[in-house]
Amino acid sequence: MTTAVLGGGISGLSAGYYLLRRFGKPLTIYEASPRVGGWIRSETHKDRGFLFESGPRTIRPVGLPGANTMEIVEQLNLPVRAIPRSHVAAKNRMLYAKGQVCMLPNSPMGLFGTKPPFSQPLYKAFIHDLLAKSTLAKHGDESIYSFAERRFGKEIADYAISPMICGICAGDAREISVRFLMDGLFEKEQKYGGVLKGLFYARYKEKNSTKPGIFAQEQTKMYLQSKQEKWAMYGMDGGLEQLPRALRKYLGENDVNVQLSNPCRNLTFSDNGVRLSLRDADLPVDHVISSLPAYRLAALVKQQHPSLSAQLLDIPYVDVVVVNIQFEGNNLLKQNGFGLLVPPCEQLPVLGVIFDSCCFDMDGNTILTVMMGGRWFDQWFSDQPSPKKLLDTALRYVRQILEIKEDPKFCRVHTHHKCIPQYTVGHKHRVANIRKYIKTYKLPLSLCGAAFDGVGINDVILSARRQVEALPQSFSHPT
Ligand SMILES: Cc1cc2nc3c(=O)[nH]c(=O)nc-3n(C[C@H](O)[C@H](O)[C@H](O)COP(=O)(O)OP(=O)(O)OC[C@H]3O[C@@H](n4cnc5c(N)ncnc54)[C@H](O)[C@@H]3O)c2cc1C
Ligand SMILES: C=Cc1c2[nH]c(c1C)Cc1[nH]c(c(CCC(=O)O)c1C)Cc1[nH]c(c(C)c1CCC(=O)O)Cc1[nH]c(c(C)c1C=C)C2
Repeated sequence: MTTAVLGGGISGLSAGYYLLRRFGKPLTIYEASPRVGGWIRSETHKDRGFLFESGPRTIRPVGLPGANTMEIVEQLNLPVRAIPRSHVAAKNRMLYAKGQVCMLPNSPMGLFGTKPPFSQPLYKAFIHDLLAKSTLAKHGDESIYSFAERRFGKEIADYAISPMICGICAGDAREISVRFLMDGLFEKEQKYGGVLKGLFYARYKEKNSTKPGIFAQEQTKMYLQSKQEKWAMYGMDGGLEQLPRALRKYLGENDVNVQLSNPCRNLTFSDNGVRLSLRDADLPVDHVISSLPAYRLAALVKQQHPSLSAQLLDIPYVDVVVVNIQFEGNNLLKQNGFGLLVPPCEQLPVLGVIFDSCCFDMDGNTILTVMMGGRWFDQWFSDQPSPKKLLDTALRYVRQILEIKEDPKFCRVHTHHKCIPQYTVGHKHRVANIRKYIKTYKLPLSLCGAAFDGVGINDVILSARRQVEALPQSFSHPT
């Protein structure tokens, strides 16, 4: 059986890794751009001791998805930089709201005081949950904003949940499905009539059951170390791009063909498999694993399967402006931490600022990353502003919010078009329907990547693994 993987981002490379591990060769990965990694991109300035990340910078070592990623990271022997839970970057997260920088509570004691932007102690949100009636959600889904408002009150929805959604998918909590982030809490509320009640019952049940833990094979040395040393997150020496680069090298060394600058332009399915229209040739293969953004795959299947294409196009994406800034001088920030988020109700173009040099040592530089736009990109940037104008906007807010007076030494501006899919209300159902269509028409196509089963690096790697594991064993037999 011949297999092709579409896309050389982290999910496509991971699909290649798992296919190689399970079935061996032959296997080719087709990537449209001249590099691997997709949104993972690190720009190193070794001479000046700093690093700019234009995409992700940290991975969370938690749960099965976290352990699964660590298995690959360990096998590739990558130099990890751990941030323990006691580190200032793990403890301190801030909001910019009501004209001031507000520290979010980072311990249970923090629930009892009244700290801005909240007008009452946070424990009252739990009382709200205990007293609020439960409403059965229509079609088993609702927006995360409406869920949070129902259970914990408007202030929590505006100042805790909405900025958190911005800090993960640059999206609007009023549109994002509760199942994107709070699937478990939502299920518990629907079953037991409240989040706290649900958590209480679930804990009781857990104590009395023998739940299977993490798969033995994911209990790598690195996973155990992360538990022992209480890691909150980790990055990599040389930036997160080391991960896709090392994966590509590993795949190449094991005769997996990674073809760069070779986009797939069309897919034609037949009883014998699928034909890929590539740069210089049309190629028949038995099976395709696509890790492409949904709207890109939609274009490839449109001719033959317009209805599948339309369903894929129903997964919306947002644009994010990422501005990396270097200031000379170690500590220009008044407060250290991971960074700050700006709640959407503040109506500013800035979504948040990451304090990179608080997370990782940057050799005497203060490094910040400003993220702008997201779901509100068109509202602020519909006139397609120049990089200089975007930089000026980012710097204006850095000065206003963080009171940094120095001029930056070096900056980089990226406008990432359609970089993050939005899991809007009904997403789970949409994805199930897309997979059902593929099954009904017996298309030799598997889907992984950020469009479907989670947007974090851990999620997309695990989604690649699950798609490979779902293939029948007969796959390995030569035809
Ligand atoms: C600004 C930003 C910050 C983020 N921060 C974090 C973070 O801190 N932690 C975290 O866990 N996650 C983070 N993420 C999310 C995470 O980086 C992404 O979800 C993940 O990298 C997506 O990987 P992917 O392989 O699914 O998709 P992509 O990276 O989009 O890869 C898809 C690949 O397919 C290629 N392609 C497109 N069309 C074709 C075609 N026709 N033929 C062949 N190839 C094609 C593209 O060139 C691309 O390389 C962040 C994302 C962004 C944008
Ligand atoms: C403002 C825009 C964004 C910031 N980060 C991202 C965007 C779009 C992308 C992103 N950040 C995280 C994830 C998920 C990782 C996962 O393991 O699932 C993604 C896709 C991690 C994350 N970052 C923040 C939060 C609350 C989370 C969720 C997980 C966690 O609690 O660690 C906070 C945060 N993100 C950004 C800023 C400025 C910020 C500030 C505190 C930027």
